Amino acid sequence: MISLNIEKTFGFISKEKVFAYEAEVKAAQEMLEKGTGKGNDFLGWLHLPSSITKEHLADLNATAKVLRDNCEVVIVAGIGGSYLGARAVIEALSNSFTWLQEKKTAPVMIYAGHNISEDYLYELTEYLKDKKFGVINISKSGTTTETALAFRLLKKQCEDQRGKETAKKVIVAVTDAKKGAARVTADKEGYKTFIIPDNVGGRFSVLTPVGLLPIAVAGFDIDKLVAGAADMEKVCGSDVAFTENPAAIYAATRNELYRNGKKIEILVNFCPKLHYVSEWWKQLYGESEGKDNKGIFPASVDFSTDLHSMGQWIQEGERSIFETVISVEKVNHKLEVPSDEANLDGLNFLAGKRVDEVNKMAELGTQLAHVDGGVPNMRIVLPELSEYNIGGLLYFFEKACGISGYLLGVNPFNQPGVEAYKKNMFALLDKPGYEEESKAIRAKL
Ligand SMILES: O=P(O)(O)OC[C@H]1O[C@](O)(CO)[C@@H](O)[C@@H]1O
Repeated sequence: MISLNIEKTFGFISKEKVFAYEAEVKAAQEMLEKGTGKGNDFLGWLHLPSSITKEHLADLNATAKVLRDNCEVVIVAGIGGSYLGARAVIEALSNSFTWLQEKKTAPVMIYAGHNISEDYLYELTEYLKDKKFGVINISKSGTTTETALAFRLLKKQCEDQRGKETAKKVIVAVTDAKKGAARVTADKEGYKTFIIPDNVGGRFSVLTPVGLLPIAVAGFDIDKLVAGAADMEKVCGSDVAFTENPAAIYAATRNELYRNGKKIEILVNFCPKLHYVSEWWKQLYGESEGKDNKGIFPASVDFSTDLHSMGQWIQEGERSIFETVISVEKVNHKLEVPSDEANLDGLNFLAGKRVDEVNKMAELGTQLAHVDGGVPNMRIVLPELSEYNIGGLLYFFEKACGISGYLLGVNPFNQPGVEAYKKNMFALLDKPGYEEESKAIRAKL
């Protein structure tokens, strides 16, 4: 189970002020529970973990087995909430060099449909030429250009290489129950499909088949992931006292920091496997809160790597930032620093120490330095990287995001701003139906 520590924000904001959010947080929680707030048609994530059935998990695991048995490589085609959650969990739990290992225990997982790079897609299709590959096509709207374009290429290649019949077996769609081109194609081709519930938005969908299917294909235990999230649902429940509720405290603290001029939150890890957890978190908070000309800007760094690049800015740049560190208490492997007689590198003071001890001292030293430098610091401690703990972490962030968005006074469940670039792109590409926009945009060039 994760824990949250906000002690190192108290030099910048007061404990009393944070605790004074109790009533506001309670009201926000009630809006979520009763569905009386903005965006109340997108609350399906709120009690999702505890409502996932054994049968649903068995169906997902069975489909995952079909892909595992029939594919050396599986492409997860999706963008934003339709890919980041799966990638976050898979990378957090995988061996760092999994794709280079000779003996594979699961298909190599590759991501596509999250960019429009011709080189990326060319190189991917080249790599796949002699591979038995399958595709999980994930899109809630079923019409997202990046994903649809990648899927068009992958579908054709899969059918050409493996034949229509096998392609039908190794292509799975995760999409809306009725609407969208991905649904139409899946029904016409007879693919196995999973539904993304109407009331779960993309960035809150990691615990639907959007995340669960790829995670199961990659060989991870989705039952444990869901169990961790379900336990966290209880820990962050609206019946839990404010002072005991980590989602409530996190939401209150970050809002109090924001109201005191801390406009940027940097999510920090000291473990490179968590890079994509940060990417997932950035979408969750960025799309939920960045609107009506307000919202904390969610940023992220991987330490100690980025201490050698962004560390300078964080230590001495504009004091408009705060950090939230995800700290992993126990690593999965043991490696000691060897002693060296010549000691030419001067590192014998570390001989016999675990590498993780060095990392932990870097973490502690960084916290103290950054707090001294004027950066408030929160810490989320994960006992270790496991399905259970990651499931809990994801739900904790979701719950806190719902509360935090309501504290900020925005609708945390829409994303109208993402349409602006799409409209311009379609106008520039002369998409049918965009004739007026095409004329207007050309006049601006
Ligand atoms: O699942 P879809 O509909 O393809 O959308 C993918 C992503 O694109 C967005 O709609 C933004 O355009 C995100 O909110 C969403 O997670």
